[in-house]
Amino acid sequence: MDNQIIIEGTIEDIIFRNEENGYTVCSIQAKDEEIVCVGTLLEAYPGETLKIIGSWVTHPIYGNQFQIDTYEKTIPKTEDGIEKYLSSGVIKGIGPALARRIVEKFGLDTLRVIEEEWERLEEVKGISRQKALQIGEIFHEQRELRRAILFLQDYGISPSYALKIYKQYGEGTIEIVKSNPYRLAEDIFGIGFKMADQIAETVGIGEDSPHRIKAGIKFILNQYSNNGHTYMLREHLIQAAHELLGVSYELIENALIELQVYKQIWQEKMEDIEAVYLTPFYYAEMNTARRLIDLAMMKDEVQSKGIEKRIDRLEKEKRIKLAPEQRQAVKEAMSEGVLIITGGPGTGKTTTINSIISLLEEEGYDVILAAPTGRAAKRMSEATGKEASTIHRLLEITFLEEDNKKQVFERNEERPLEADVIIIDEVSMVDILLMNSLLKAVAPGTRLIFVGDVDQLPSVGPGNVLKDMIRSETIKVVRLTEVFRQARESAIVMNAHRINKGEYPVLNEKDKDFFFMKRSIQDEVIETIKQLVKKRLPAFTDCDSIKDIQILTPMRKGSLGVESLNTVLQQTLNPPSKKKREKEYRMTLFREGDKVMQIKNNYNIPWKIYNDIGMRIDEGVGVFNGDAGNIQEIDEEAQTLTVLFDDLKTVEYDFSQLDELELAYAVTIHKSQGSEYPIVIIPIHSGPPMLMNRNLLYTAVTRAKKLVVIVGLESTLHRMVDNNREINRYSSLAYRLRKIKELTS
Ligand SMILES: Nc1ncnc2c1ncn2[C@@H]1O[C@H](COP(=O)(O)OP(=O)(O)OP(=O)(O)O)[C@@H](O)[C@H]1O
Repeated sequence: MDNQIIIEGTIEDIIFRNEENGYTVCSIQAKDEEIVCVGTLLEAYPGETLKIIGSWVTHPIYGNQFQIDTYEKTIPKTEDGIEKYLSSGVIKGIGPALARRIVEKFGLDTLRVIEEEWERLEEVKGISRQKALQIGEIFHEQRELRRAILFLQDYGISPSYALKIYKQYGEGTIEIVKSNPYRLAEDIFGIGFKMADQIAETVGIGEDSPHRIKAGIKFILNQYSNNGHTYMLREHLIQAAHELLGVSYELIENALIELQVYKQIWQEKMEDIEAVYLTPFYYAEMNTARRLIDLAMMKDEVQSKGIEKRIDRLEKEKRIKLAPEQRQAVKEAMSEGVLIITGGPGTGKTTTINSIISLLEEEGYDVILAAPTGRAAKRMSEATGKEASTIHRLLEITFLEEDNKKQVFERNEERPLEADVIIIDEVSMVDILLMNSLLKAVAPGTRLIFVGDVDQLPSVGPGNVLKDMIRSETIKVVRLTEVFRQARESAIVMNAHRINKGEYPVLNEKDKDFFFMKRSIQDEVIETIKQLVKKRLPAFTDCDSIKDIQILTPMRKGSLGVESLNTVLQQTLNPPSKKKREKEYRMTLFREGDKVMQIKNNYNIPWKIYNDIGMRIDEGVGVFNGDAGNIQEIDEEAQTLTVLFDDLKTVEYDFSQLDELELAYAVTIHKSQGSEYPIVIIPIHSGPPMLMNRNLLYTAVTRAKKLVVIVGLESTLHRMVDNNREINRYSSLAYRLRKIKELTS
């Protein structure tokens, strides 16, 4: 950078420090002035001398500050400096008075004595042998941390990563980074293969290193699973590894053998293909298949007796007449060990679940309800009038480590769920790992009912669980196909079914809820969306532009992608104003009033609910992927941003946590799975054929409760309906279910 300057001085005071990421505000006594410095500064204490490279910035409230880019630190060299340093709390147990006595005794030699001859500290009044030892140990640890940070900085690792790495490996840091930096990619959140590979190159690790090849293979498999696959074809993997790593096929084959020996991967020949799995996915598929078959075999024959009569009675009581398919589903639900009920919108899934619950509870059965996301669980609860939780909460998720990275479920084989029947809704969103965890917690004899719409997009996580279970033909399935009269009045429901069957939707019928606005140029699409959200829809439907309307777009990039639409819509619906504070984080500008979405599960973040007069009436923890809210307040001084979720829960984010939030005026259709919105606007203009398929359109349309407006090209809309090619997912649950079934029958 051009305007970089160097300043040197002694730390006078630490004004603010975020212990997590090292963000610090401190005052520095330079030659003839005191300077406020801000930025990442690790393990810095008053009395230390700093050489800082950075630039001057002007803060709207705090005025001129020096922004730290990089820095070097030296331990204080004057007696005064040493005393200030020791008084600062750098070593637990040494306060100002003791610091003075120590420096009086050892003078300029103080720090050397603490490090090398700690037992001499006993000579100072008030220090016992034990305390001397403790001081020596803390000082030693700090020196190690300092050494590690300096070492890592030499390899281009930023101080905040350096701190994470040191927290993970402690005194082993330097050794590990020198011998196998690829471990960082596995152990440290935020460091991937590419970064580890760069570090490896700087520390002189060769291209042919087995550590490198193994890490590269796992990186490829991981990326593949991020796209939803549970395994990769061996020939594809070898080719991809060859291209990524630039090493011979032979070395890759050797690395595969080694990874297999250490159970990091699993290789298997299935029919005519050779598959390679990361072991967790292999075990998850295998166990899921085994447990499903076991559970499916446990039928409850007693319950099927007299069932027709009981259903007749229920129909009378509830004044409904179940359709034949619904009746079938209710009957099977009384006896099958595992049952799948699948159907599109308006086919009576909820009505069927309610009938099942009534009959089971009549018999005194314990029934548990759960769904994969918080929103789906909330809806399930509203529709049934019974408590429904997320699957994660049902399984009592907890965390092993401070940073919440390692999660475990308290409910498992040893402590299974206590229920006679478990009903899971929106099962199309359950991936293979979650299904495996769920099944581990289901005791033999407990029955399972899965409800969902198999034509929705598959889960975000790996696997194609619902479709595979159905395809395998090993588990009882009831398909609900009849659309009920009430639902038939909705063009959204009817068009969803049309799309699903490959027929074009009927557009712009009078007094209906499904509209199409033809716009040939992308800029016109954007302009129309702006008008719709700002004026036309609020005038036409009396809705709230920010809360009730959701733009769902097929992609992230491009002018009709999430990122660009969010910038445009932020400007339209929540433009800059003197009254609204802002915070820029990475590439996103957050502004008070903005609509935002949580983009990963955070089980530990606290929320609070306040009543109208500001009294706290409830509190708890956890905000989940897909939860949407509005920014209430941005506080630069406290470094926090407060979001109100669902008009209810207030959550305070530290600025360092802002990577968990995204603007949410527009979200991708993938991200909208399992959510419902009153009004949905879908820009459909152009996009890669791989992505623009029937499945995606169907999912987008079924998210709307009251109104769908599609803006763009009818020809593209038709192409999506015609494109029935789904993105192929490599998963083998169906194969395993069939195999295990063959063996057991
Ligand atoms: N047997 C029935 N006879 C008459 N109406 C029914 C019957 N079953 C369901 N319905 C009605 O059909 C509509 C859709 O039913 P329901 O909400 O149960 O379906 P769903 O599959 O859960 O729908 P969605 O997925 O859209 O929420 C409702 O208005 C419901 O009252």
